Amino acid sequence: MRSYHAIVLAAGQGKRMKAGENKQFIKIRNKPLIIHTLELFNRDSWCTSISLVVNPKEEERIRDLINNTAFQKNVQIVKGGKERQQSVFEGLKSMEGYSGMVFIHDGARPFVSLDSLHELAEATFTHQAALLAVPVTDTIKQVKNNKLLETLDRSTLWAAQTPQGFHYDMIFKAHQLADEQNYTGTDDASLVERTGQQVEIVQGSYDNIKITTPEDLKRAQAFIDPEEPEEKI
Ligand SMILES: Nc1ccn([C@@H]2O[C@H](COP(=O)(O)OP(=O)(O)OP(=O)(O)O)[C@@H](O)[C@H]2O)c(=O)n1
Ligand SMILES: C[C@](O)(CO)[C@H](O)COP(=O)(O)O
Repeated sequence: MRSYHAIVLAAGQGKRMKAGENKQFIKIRNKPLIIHTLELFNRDSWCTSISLVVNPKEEERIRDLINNTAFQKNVQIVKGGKERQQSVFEGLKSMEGYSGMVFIHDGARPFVSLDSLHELAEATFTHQAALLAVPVTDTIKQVKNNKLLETLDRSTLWAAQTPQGFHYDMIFKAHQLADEQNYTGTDDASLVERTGQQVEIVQGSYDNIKITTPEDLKRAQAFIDPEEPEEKI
């Protein structure tokens, strides 16, 4: 067993969801999205504890939700920042003194499997830094100012997912450096990559979607509710 601490991010606004509120509160089969995600880690015996990073304005609402759900694990609430990267850094800072494995996960990804969590934990234990990702299936065009520049070699392209797992000291230092240098990346592994450290890729599942748009929400309903018919495409 490879134990880890999970940082779950929920401090975004969900602008692309256009729901008029943070998408984390949207109910999928009568349960808020963020509760579905927290339940994954609550169920995993390899996960020792959880930090939930929230928007300070939503702290009370989230606390109420947590108090109304029977979690066996301690869920520590941490106040997030304006951007995702700042929210992660706040989560890491709140754990100062910890020295083990930490998983960083989007609250908006409620479908990561137990197998993927454990494969990631094994890889993180061995390599100090690892992420779930899947090979891209579309043909990817590079475009600038609406002008097509080139078609990229798909065989070298993978789509990054979360969780991403790290030894605490390594990811804390990578975030500290990015913060000092005003560098913003779109995931946490990229902050480690720029320090010259190798990050191991673990093939995840195409089901581990990030719920970003209303269309993703429809897919999520279909995943969770077996009685709901699949959408015809
Ligand atoms: N300041 C922020 C921004 C994002 N997140 C979290 O990071 C995850 C991935 O971000 P994304 O899917 O982009 O969520 P939002 O930022 O909420 O969405 P949008 O960009 O559409 O506003 C989400 O679980 C989100 O809550 C966060 O904790 N703090
Ligand atoms: C971290 C991430 O989920 C990996 O795919 C993604 O980069 C988050 O990006 P977003 O801009 O916050 O949606």
